[in-house]
Amino acid sequence: MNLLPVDEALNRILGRVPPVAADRLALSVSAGRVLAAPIIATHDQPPFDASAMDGYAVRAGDVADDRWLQVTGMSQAGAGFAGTLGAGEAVRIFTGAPVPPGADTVIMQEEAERSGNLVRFTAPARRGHSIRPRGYDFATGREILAAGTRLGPFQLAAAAAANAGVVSVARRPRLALLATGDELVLPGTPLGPDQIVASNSVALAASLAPFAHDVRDWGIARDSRNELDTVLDQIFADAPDIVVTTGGASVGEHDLVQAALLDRGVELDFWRINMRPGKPLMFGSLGNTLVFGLPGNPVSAMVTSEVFVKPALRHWLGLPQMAPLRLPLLSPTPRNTARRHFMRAQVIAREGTTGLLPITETDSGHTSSLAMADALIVQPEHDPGQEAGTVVSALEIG
Ligand SMILES: Nc1nc2c(c(=O)[nH]1)N[C@H]1C(S)=C(S)[C@@H](COP(=O)(O)OP(=O)(O)OC[C@H]3O[C@@H](n4cnc5c(N)ncnc54)[C@H](O)[C@@H]3O)O[C@H]1N2
Ligand code: MOO
Repeated sequence: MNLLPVDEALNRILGRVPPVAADRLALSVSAGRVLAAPIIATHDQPPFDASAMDGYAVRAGDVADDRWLQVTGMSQAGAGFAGTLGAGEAVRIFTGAPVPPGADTVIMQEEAERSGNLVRFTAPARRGHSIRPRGYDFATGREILAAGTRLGPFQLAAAAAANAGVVSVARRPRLALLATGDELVLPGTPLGPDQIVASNSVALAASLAPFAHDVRDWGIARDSRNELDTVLDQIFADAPDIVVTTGGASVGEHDLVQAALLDRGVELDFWRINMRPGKPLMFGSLGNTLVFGLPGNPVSAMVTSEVFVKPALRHWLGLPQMAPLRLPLLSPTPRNTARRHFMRAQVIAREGTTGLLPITETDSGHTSSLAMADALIVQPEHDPGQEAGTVVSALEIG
């Protein structure tokens, strides 16, 4: 049987992903989005030399041996001192306020003794102390956030500080999910004879939603060409960017998904990968819509989603791919077959060492072991098995 190597499959998929398209969006509604263009500073931050403390702005050279300085004014955040600080003078200053011209140091008020309009200091002045110089955080022209950065809370703060009211972010794809199988019922349904609870779509929706504009769940299609044809026509009429089906990907008489997709005009790029779990994955496209046919087994569906669909979505958004973990095994791995094995594992931090604890369960229908996993050890084709302590690669999942 002709099984495509994992890396080649991934390259082919990424090659089909369109270039990043940009949306202009108010910063206030951009949380979680990925920048399509860098954010470049258009001003210095802070825009002026600013005090880092509540205290007094002085000339360091004036502060000596209990010498009293004349307090000549005040500088507050939003309302700086209008004049220039002269010799023997001090300006009362507050955190964030502009340091007046002529001053070179701020001394905090805990180190000051005030008497009417005079002030003296109990600690020596350290020139430049407690001043954030203009442009200390970033200077005009500096790239603060690169294209491909996801706007989490800290990145939003930096973008806001750079005065970016509107940002250019990657357009997110619209996703459609379809589960297939006569045996499937929705979670929460009392089980009849021979029935199985559908778990793939709820898991895929949660895992892929952060990368998508929306994820539309088209429910469950029975294993009948009529029903599959009807729902696939409806899905394609809705023109999603990406369709993800689960089930019916294998070779049985009831595995009708591929035929139904081909009849709709889907061009099949490949079918069947040299991996476990997940061998029967198919991938193709219909016009601009990418189509992933994931295997029905729940672990196979999630593993192929992590290995192929998520990287495709990252590429779509211009997000860099996740670097694999490189960690020591906490217990040995057994010999592998000719297929690349994505082995469930737990990342465990113990006494200064972080390592990967392989989960021995390999059944591709075994959801409870997948629920324990936070990584997939990437075991190479024909790997003879490795001792505890060997550093191996793993993908973070979830
Ligand atoms: N003769 C062969 N049989 C099979 C092969 C093969 O090469 N030759 N490959 C096996 C492998 S590997 C996999 S993986 C499965 C994939 O089969 P399908 O994609 O056709 O999946 P189904 O047959 O529809 O379902 C398999 C299994 O998963 C359950 N399932 C399906 N959908 C869901 C869902 N949405 N939520 C939860 N569980 C689901 C389904 O009830 C079955 O138990 O084929 C092997 N067979
Ligand atoms: O590839 Mo199947 O997913 O091994 O059970």
